[in-house]
Amino acid sequence: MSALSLKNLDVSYGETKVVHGVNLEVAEGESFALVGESGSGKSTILRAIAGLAPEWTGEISVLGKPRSHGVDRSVSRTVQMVFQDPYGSLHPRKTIDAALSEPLAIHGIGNRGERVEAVLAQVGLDQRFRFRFPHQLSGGQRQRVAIARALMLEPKVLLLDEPTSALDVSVQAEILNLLKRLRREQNLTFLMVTHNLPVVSFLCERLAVMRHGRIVEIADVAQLKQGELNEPYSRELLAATAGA
Ligand SMILES: Nc1ncnc2c1ncn2[C@@H]1O[C@H](COP(=O)(O)OP(=O)(O)OP(=O)(O)O)[C@@H](O)[C@H]1O
Repeated sequence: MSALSLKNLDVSYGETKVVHGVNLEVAEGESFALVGESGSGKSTILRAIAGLAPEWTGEISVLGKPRSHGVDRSVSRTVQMVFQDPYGSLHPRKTIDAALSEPLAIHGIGNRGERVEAVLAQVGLDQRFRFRFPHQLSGGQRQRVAIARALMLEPKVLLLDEPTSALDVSVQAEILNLLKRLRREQNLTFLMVTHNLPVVSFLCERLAVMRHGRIVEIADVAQLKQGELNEPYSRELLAATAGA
């Protein structure tokens, strides 16, 4: 069974269709990247899966179960999203404890204190951060909190939208190592948007190259590493990144 299955997915914002006929299967435990130029619809795919872009047609299935449009609680238990900017995704006036407890409260889950402590430990944050506010943390620590928040409901799938691109280069590696470890320890499936091809090589097994809302090529990371992408546009992207 696929962790994520997209069939003939179209996504629109109002009158404008920005994702066209996307078909994608991500296996359980796989880490899969979406790459491609800015505005090609990568984040929109994650948003549609997460229920944040409700104007879609086609089929979105999570662990074999088709999702409905809008809020779908069983999907939010299994799929969580991590955003690029951890400062923007954390409420400035809520302590880390409140931010982490909230998903449990929404889903009526008890033992919140214990779960908060356990997840802080999983993401490598000292317990002393628990009652601090986001502005008292560094960018890397905030992204650890955002990842911790995504893990609170013990999801199977993480949707990662440029999870390290807002961070200093030295901190990026720490967060990438953390994601790699969490995936191994919790057998997570990743669907990740990134502009950074070395990040794809480090963290993913396969990638889809997107352009103008369509997938132009699906390849193995081995092909990427050997510079053996087939489509002219993928090769252009590879060359542009190599020169960057
Ligand atoms: N909330 C929105 N309302 C209207 N149009 C939107 C909205 N969000 C994104 N778009 C448009 O949809 C298209 C796809 O955007 P999307 O963010 O999915 O691309 P992307 O490939 O993730 O780009 P980037 O790499 O810059 O994040 C773009 O043309 C964008 O302007």
